[in-house]
This record gives sequence, structure tokens and C-alpha cells, in this order.
Amino acid sequence: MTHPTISASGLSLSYRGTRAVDEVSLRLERGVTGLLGPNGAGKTTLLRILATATPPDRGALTLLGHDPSTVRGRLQARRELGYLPQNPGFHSGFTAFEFVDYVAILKEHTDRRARHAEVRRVLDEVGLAEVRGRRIRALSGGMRQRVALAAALVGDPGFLVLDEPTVGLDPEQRMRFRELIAAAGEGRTVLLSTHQTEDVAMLCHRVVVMDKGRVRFDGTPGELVARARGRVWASPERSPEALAGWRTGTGEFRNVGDPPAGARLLEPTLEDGYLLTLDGASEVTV
Ligand SMILES: Nc1ncnc2c1ncn2[C@@H]1O[C@H](COP(=O)(O)OP(=O)(O)OP(=O)(O)O)[C@@H](O)[C@H]1O
Repeated sequence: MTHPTISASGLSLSYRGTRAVDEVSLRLERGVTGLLGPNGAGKTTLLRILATATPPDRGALTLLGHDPSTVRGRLQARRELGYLPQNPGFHSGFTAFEFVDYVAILKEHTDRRARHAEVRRVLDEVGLAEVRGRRIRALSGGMRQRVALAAALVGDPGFLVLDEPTVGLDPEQRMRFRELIAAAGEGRTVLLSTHQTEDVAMLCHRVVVMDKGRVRFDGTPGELVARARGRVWASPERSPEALAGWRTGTGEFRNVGDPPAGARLLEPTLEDGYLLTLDGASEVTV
């Protein structure tokens, strides 16, 4: 059995009256955990708290055995975690090498030779050895995201926080990025925020769904899919019972919701389970 490398209890953070993160408790273990949620659900805010970029208003957090509410614990935790923020803040005039080197300096890698070797290692790990001398502005979107991942991998962190790293990537680049995330998840704890339910289905051993600052689901991808079993059906026209329904390429409607008696049920996907979780979330009373 693995034991949690990250444990959070009752984390809350408000921005002028908005509860961005509301009493979130989580335990993360090795492997890739997906974090799903609609826009404004609080994902980025939660990731910022876990990456020690923003302190919570309330709650307790242990990161790789360190308590980030103390100066010493925060410094220790920062040395051992990697964060790929939604906007990595590239200086586009930098080369890939210069950018990662700059991040390595910020991460207190002071010995120049050892640092440069580390920068080469992480750029190699993400498949960018060939273009390390190229300016970031000349790289494709997929390559830029790999530069950001390389920066997060400096120092071989035990905990990796990735905020929507596959956004805007084409399918081929996304697949390539998935390979890298899966490789990064071997022997590490990775938390991956995404809008792509496919990323979660393909990569994650666990999935957390957030909405309105709260955790609405925490389990395996299979358990999320199971929530939609018996709630997806086909019909020649849109069913009035459906929460969502659309005509597919076959000409039939695919409906999600509470099926009528005798409906021809379809195999659910993770996306169906996710949508039904969000729909139920508005009814959750706390
Ligand atoms: N710096 C800030 N100042 C004020 N409100 C903020 C700030 N950052 C986030 N919020 C608010 O907190 C809530 C959660 O935002 P957050 O960015 O964490 O959500 P998200 O799930 O990451 O959304 P997205 O998927 O769109 O990135 C939203 O209502 C947002 O408007």
C-alpha cells in the first residue's frame, strides 16, 4: 500500500466574498490524479494552495511530510515540488535552455555546472534536447508546454502540480504530452487539472471533481463512469427526460439523464459520469 504524500483537510480560501475553495479535504498518493471541474470551480486556486503559491485562509496541509504554514516547512516543500501554472510566464525572448536555467536558479540550484547538467537532463526528458537553444517564441504551443514541464521537473520533485497543461494542444501534441505526464507519474505524485475528460480516462488512477469550490467526487475513473451506468440511452428523437441529448453521426439521439422505462441503454463514458456529477452537485446540501 502506498501512503499519502499530500494530505489536506478543510482547506478554504475566499476572494472578497467568493469562496473559491470551500472546505476541501484530499489525500494524494503516487500516480496521476485528475482534477476536473467547470470554469470557476476553484481548481487553479486549489492548485496554487497545494503548490504553496497562495496560503489558504483555513485548513491544514502536509506536503511530502512538510507543513507549509511554517517558513521552514514551506521552503522544504518548495524544494520538493514542481508547479506548471496555467500561465508559465515565459520571457519569450529566452531560449528554452535560458528559461529552464532561470527557473533552476530560482529553485536555488547555485552550482552552475551541476545546474546546467540538470537543465539539460530535464529538457532531454521532455524530448527537447534538439531545440534547447531555440527562442521560446519560435517554438510550437506543444513545445512551449514541454518547456514549462521541463521547468517543473527541475530537481526531480516528488510532487508535481500541473494546471491545464494540455489546453490548446492538437491531438497529436496532446498524446505526446500524455506520454510525458504518465512517465512523470511513475514514482511521483502528480495532480493534473484539466477540462479534458479523455486525459483523465487515459492517464489517471484517481479523479477528483470540483464544483463551486467543493469536492463533488473523489474516486477511481471507473467509479465515475459507473455513476452514469443505466443513465445513458439511445432514441430516435431527443427524449424529454434527457438532461442533455444530441443527434450522433448515426442519426440516433444519445441521451443522458433518467431514462424512460424500456430505453435502450448505452455504455457510459467518463464524461457522462462527470456531467451527471455536476448536475447532482447543485442539489447537494451541506
Ligand atoms: N485573484 C482573484 N481575485 C478574485 N477572484 C478570484 C481570483 N482568482 C480566482 N477568483 C475566483 O475564484 C473562483 C475560482 O477560480 P479558479 O480560477 O480557481 O477556478 P478554475 O476551476 O481554475 O477555473 P478555470 O477552469 O476557468 O481555470 C472563481 O469564482 C474566480 O472568479
